[in-house]
Amino acid sequence: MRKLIEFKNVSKEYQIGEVPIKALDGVDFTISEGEFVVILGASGAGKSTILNILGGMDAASSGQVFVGNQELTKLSDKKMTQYRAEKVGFVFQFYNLIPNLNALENVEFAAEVCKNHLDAKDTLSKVGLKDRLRNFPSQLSGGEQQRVAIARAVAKNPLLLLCDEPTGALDYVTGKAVLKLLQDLNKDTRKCIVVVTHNSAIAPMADKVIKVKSGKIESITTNDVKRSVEGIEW
Ligand SMILES: Nc1ncnc2c1ncn2[C@@H]1O[C@H](COP(=O)(O)OP(=O)(O)OP(=O)(O)O)[C@@H](O)[C@H]1O
Repeated sequence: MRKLIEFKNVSKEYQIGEVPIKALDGVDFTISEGEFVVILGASGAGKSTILNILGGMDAASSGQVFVGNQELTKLSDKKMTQYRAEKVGFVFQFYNLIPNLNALENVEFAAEVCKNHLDAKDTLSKVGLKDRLRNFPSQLSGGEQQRVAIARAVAKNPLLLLCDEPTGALDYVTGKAVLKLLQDLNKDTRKCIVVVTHNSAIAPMADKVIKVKSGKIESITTNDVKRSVEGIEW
């Protein structure tokens, strides 16, 4: 498989008053096209910082980040905006839907700025919401809202899908269903999906597991045989 993402000796420092905080310290990893990757680590380990740099929402203090044929660490502000808008789909813990737009409008609104976007209705059907297109977020359960958020990210037809604790606000069964949806999307579309979580039990569902500890890579492992989410309990 071809390499899609590379972090080369990436560090990130935040300066809060006098004391610098080293969120990432010399991080190296690669991710291939089509891979389902889980980034694991305790609270404060640096997981979200990795995801934010990968998504172009934050910049590395040093090191190099490559995605596809672009070096993110060299992009102008304008190109970075374009990268964020077109190449990356984001899914967050709290769905962040626009409350006064219905499910279909939420997906259309995000997708329309992207050149090669997918049909919003079709994408909502794929996530199991074809009968809820006209519902507003307040009329949907947490799991359904997260499905809309996933459809919104997928309909952009991005190069990669980044998910930060996507099941963090959901109960066990609903969270599992959302993970199954992400696993199925990865299988069907062969899009690269990166999931950040502190739940180490879901590691067997990934192609690659990147463990982060105190801003450094603790280990990188690959699963030759991935487990289906239905077969994992925690
Ligand atoms: N914008 C910021 N300003 C200052 N410090 C920050 C900022 N963002 C992150 N940090 C610090 O960097 C370190 C890594 O944070 P990060 O959010 O990446 O961890 P995490 O592994 O995602 O944690 P969690 O699971 O709790 O979300 C932490 O010490 C955090 O306080």
